[in-house]
Amino acid sequence: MDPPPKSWSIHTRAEIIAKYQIMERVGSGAYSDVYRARRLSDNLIVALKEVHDYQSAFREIEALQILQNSPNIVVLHEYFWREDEDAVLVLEFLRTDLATVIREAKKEGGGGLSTGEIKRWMIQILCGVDACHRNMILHRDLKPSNLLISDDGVLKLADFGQARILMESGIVAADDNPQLYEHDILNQEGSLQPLVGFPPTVCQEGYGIQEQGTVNKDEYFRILDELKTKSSADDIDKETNIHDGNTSCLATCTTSDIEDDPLRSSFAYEAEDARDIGHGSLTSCVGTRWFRAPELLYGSSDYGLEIDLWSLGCIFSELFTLQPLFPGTADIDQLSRIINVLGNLNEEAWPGCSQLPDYRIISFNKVENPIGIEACLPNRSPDEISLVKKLVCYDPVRRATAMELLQDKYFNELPFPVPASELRVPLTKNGQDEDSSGGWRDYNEMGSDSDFEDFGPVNVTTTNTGFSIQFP
Ligand SMILES: Nc1ncnc2c1ncn2[C@@H]1O[C@H](COP(=O)(O)OP(=O)(O)OP(=O)(O)O)[C@@H](O)[C@H]1O
Repeated sequence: MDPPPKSWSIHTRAEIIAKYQIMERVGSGAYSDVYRARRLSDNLIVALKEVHDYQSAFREIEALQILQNSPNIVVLHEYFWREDEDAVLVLEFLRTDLATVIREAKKEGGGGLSTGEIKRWMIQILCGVDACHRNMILHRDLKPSNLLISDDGVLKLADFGQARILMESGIVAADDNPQLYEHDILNQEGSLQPLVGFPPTVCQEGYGIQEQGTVNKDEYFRILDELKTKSSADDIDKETNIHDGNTSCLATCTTSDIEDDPLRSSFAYEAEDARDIGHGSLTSCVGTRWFRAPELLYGSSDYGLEIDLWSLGCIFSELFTLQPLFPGTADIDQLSRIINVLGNLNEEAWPGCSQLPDYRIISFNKVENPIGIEACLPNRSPDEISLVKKLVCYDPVRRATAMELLQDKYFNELPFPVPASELRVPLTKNGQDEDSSGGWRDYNEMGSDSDFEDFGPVNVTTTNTGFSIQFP
């Protein structure tokens, strides 16, 4: 079923302007425009998010309804959604975000972030992610600009437009049944109705650790625990092997890979989602590249909550260094950067990786001297490095869960996390997030049609099976 046509303007929606005074537009994303507004009944300042994409709106509303009582998740006050119009979500207004905090800290005289501050930001992020994962919700687009912050220092996960819910009774792909959804919300504008009524279904999507069938939350975490125990039993800490960097690598791709996948952008997942439905798999084209887990970059459609944990590791590293950990300019560059740090991706590093859809399509020259996470975190303590390594590791089952990390001794040691009220919160958002400003400019890949444009000169050689690309 086609999504309803877009509304012309939020300003002409009688049901909205009857309750809200719309002030200025405060942001826009790939699928939305966000306005600051005042609720007429009590003068509360809110954010009105007009979502131009049907699936995205559906996902965000559904996830936020489930997560409503979580202190580190943005509050959804109500929503408006009628046939033939864009959904409008009424959210609590949060003035700034973690990307702005990092940017301000990086400025000359910004003073960086103290360890106590970093710990408090991390704890709040972990609480938000833990709430999602306990409810079997994958966020799928965790990044600093999606972590909004209130004036009193409370951090909240936002932008659930790419979220997926792995339900206890099996995974229900909400977008499988838009008709039912329409039925549920018609004439219910302005009220938070639970989106109930989905029939129990068999599992339609993979969890990353099981191909099909019904699995409940406890079972999911039990299996994950077993896998973790197993992998730590024969654990050799390969990441302690630190040498000087060898930053050159060779990627070999088939011709079809280049034609089909020149750009796996965060803005192109919709078509794949449609294709996925009914095939029991998730799309690999989610998230923003710099925070995208290697299983996604290798085309996995059978992944789990662990993709959020990888993103978390990238965010934590950025809190420590105020620089993105893997600022890839294209998907292959993204993988290349990861491999140059973590080392070669093989069965030893990640049992099962050779089964990833694109594993044999994208190959890299052997990296003799991986840089190692330590080198990316200069002047940080062993505990801090260890924390990032627990998340930024190839094998998804080895990644620590949010709950495990919340219990990490790091947070109970000096210097203690500062209270949220003592965090330094920028009182303005620059109006530019990482998609459009300064050192983050490369983040926005929409200008490029090719995975290779951003590299400058690359050496492409045709072979019998495709071609090889030598990256400088
Ligand atoms: N609750 C809110 N309070 C204040 N500003 C908000 C709020 N929600 C979103 N914004 C701002 O609006 C902009 C777009 O929001 P959001 O990222 O949720 O939209 P999107 O279309 O899903 O974006 P993306 O392209 O990142 O997927 C962002 O700059 C964000 O900071």
